[in-house]
Amino acid sequence: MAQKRPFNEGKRHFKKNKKQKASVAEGSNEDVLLADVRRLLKDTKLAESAQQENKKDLPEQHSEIELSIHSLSSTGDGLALKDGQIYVVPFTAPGDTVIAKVFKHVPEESYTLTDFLSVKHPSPHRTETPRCPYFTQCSGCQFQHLPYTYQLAHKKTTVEKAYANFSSLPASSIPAVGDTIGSPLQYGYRTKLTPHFDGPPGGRRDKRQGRKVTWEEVPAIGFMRKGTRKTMDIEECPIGTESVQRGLRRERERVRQNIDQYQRGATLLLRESTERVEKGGDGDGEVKNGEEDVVMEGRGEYIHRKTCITDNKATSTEYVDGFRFDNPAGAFFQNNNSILPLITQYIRDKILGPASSTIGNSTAVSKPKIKNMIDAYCGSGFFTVALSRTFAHSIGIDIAAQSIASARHNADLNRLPSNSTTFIAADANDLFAAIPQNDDGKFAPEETAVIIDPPRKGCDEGFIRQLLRYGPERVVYVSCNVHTQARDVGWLVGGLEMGADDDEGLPVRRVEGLYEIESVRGFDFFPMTGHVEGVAVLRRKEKPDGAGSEAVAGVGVGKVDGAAVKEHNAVDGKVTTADTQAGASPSMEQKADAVTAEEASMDAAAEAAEVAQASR
Ligand SMILES: C[S@@+](CC[C@H](N)C(=O)[O-])C[C@H]1O[C@@H](n2cnc3c(N)ncnc32)[C@H](O)[C@@H]1O
Repeated sequence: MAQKRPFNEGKRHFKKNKKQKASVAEGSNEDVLLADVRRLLKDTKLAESAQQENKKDLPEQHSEIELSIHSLSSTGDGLALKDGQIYVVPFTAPGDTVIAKVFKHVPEESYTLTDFLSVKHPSPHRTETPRCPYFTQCSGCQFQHLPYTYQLAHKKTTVEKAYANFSSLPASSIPAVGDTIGSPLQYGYRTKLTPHFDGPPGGRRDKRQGRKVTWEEVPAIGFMRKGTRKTMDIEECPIGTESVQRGLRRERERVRQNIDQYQRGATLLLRESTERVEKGGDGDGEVKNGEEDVVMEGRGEYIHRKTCITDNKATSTEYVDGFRFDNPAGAFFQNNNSILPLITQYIRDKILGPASSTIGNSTAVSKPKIKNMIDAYCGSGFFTVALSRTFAHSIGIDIAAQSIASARHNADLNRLPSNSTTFIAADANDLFAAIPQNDDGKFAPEETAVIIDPPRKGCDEGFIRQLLRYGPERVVYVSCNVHTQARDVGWLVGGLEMGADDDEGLPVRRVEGLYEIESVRGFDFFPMTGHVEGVAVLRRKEKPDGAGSEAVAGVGVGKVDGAAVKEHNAVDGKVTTADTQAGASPSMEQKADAVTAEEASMDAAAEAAEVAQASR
C-alpha cells in the first residue's frame, strides 16, 4: 500500500498579489524561492515576529554579514534566518556558517538575496572537493561541494515540496515520493553546452554608425558570473562530456584567432555527436591524424567515436537503448545520455506493470493491456522511438515542424514496423482531434498511455481539459520543472475550473479530475545542479458504478478531422514516408510549419541556459 506523504496543506502555497501576478512566472525560480521562503517563515513562526521587527535595521546593501544556513531551497540556494529575515545564500549547505554580501532586500516578503563570500565553519555535509575551478563564481552548478547521495535526497524533498506547494491536492492524493534515480555519470555527462561572449563596449553604437566594430581584447568566453549579467571566462566545464570539453578548448581558440570577424557577441554551440563502429571492423582502432579531438569509448560490440559539433544545422547523432537518433545539432535533445536508458526502462515497467496498489479510497483492478502510446511534445521522437517495441501503435506530436521531420527520420533510421508510428507537426492542443477514431480499436483510451514532456512552463489548461475528455488509461508526465508538473498533475487528479475565455467560449465551469497518482519521483538529469526531472505516473480512477465524470459525460474523442497526418511506413525493411491526408480541415502542419525547432525549443534552450548559465 502506498504511504501517504507526511505533510501537505492541500492548497496552493500562496495567493499572489497583483504585482507578483504580473511579474513572477509560475514555476519560475523566483516563484519557487518565494514558496520556500514563505514555508520557512511559517514553520519558524518568523512571519509574525518579522512584522514586529523594524525593517530599517536590515543590513546595508553590499555589507558583509555572518549567517548560519538552516536549509536548502528547491532552487539549490541555502536559506539562513537572522533577525526576522530570511537570507538566500548560494553555494552553501545546511549547518554552514558563512560570510555573505547583501545583494538585494525584498522587504515585502522578508527575504534578502546575498552573494556567497566564504565559509567560516563548514557544515558536516560539505565533504566534497568541487572539480570545477569556477565553482561559487559560475552560475551553472550549485552542489559540487555536496556528496551525491545528499544531492539525491535533497532533490527528493524538492519533488515533495513541489507537490505540497503547487499541486493544490490534499496529502491523501499524493503517494510517498520515491527516491531520486541517480545519474550513472555525475560529472562529464552534459552532451551540450552553449558558452557565449559579449560584444565590445560601444559595439552597438559603432554598428549604428556604420563603423566596423573594434575589439580591444579577446572577450571572456564562458557562462554568466553568479549574481551578475556578466560573462566570465571559462576554460573548462567538468560537467560536460570529454568531447564537449575538447570542443570548448577548440572553439575558444578559434574565436580568439578570429575575433575581428565578429560584429557582436555570440553564443557558441558545443554538441556531442557519436559515430558507432563495430569492434574489429572498418573505423575501429586508432585515432587517425587530424582526429585528435575524437574520443573513443568501448560499448559492448561497438566503439563509440565521439566528436563535438559546433554548427547548429549540422546533424548530431546519439544512441540510446540501441536506437539511433539524428537531430539538427542546435535543436532540443535530452542533454544527459547516460540516464536515458534508466528513464525509458522505468516508463516501460510502469506502463506495462500491474496496476495493483491502493491509493486513497480507490483500489486499482487489473486492466486491459496498454497497446498504444501518444507522445505529446515528442521533439525528435525520443520517447516514441525508444519505446516503440512496447506498443503496437504510437503517435508523436510537436509544434516544431523541424523536430517532427527529425522524428520521422529517426523512425525510418530505426526501421520501426510498418504503419506503427505517426508523427504530427502541430500544437499539442490539436492532438485530440487527430487521434484515429475507434473503428478498429486503435487508440481506445483504455488501451492507451499518454506521455507528456512539455517545456518548463508546463501544459496549458486547454490541453489538460482535452486530455481529461479523452481519458487515456495511463498518463506518464515527464518534466524538467516539477513545480509546473505538480500544478498540471493537480489538475488531472483534482480537476480544474475553466474560464469563460477558453477556446469554446463556454461559461465558467468545473472540469472534474480523472486520475490518481500511482507514483512520483525525480530523475537526476542534472547532477551538481539544483535541477531535477520529475516523472509522475497516473492511472485512470475507477468510476463508481453508473456514474460518469461530468467532464467526460457525453464527450467523445474527436474523429480525425482532416489533420494532415504523415504516417511512417516500413515495407520489406525498406522505409518510406507517405502522406495520409485524412480530410480537409485546417492544416495543423501548416500552422506548425511557422514554428521552427529552434523557436519552439526556446523554453528548452532557456532551461538549458538556466542549468548552465543561470543568473539573477
Ligand atoms: C522538453 S522538450 C521534449 C522533447 C522530447 N520529449 C524529447 O525527450 O526529446 C519539449 C518539446 O515541446 C515542444 N513544444 C513546445 N510547445 C508545444 C506545443 N504547444 N505543442 C506541441 N509541442 C510543443 C518543443 O518543440 C519541444 O520539442
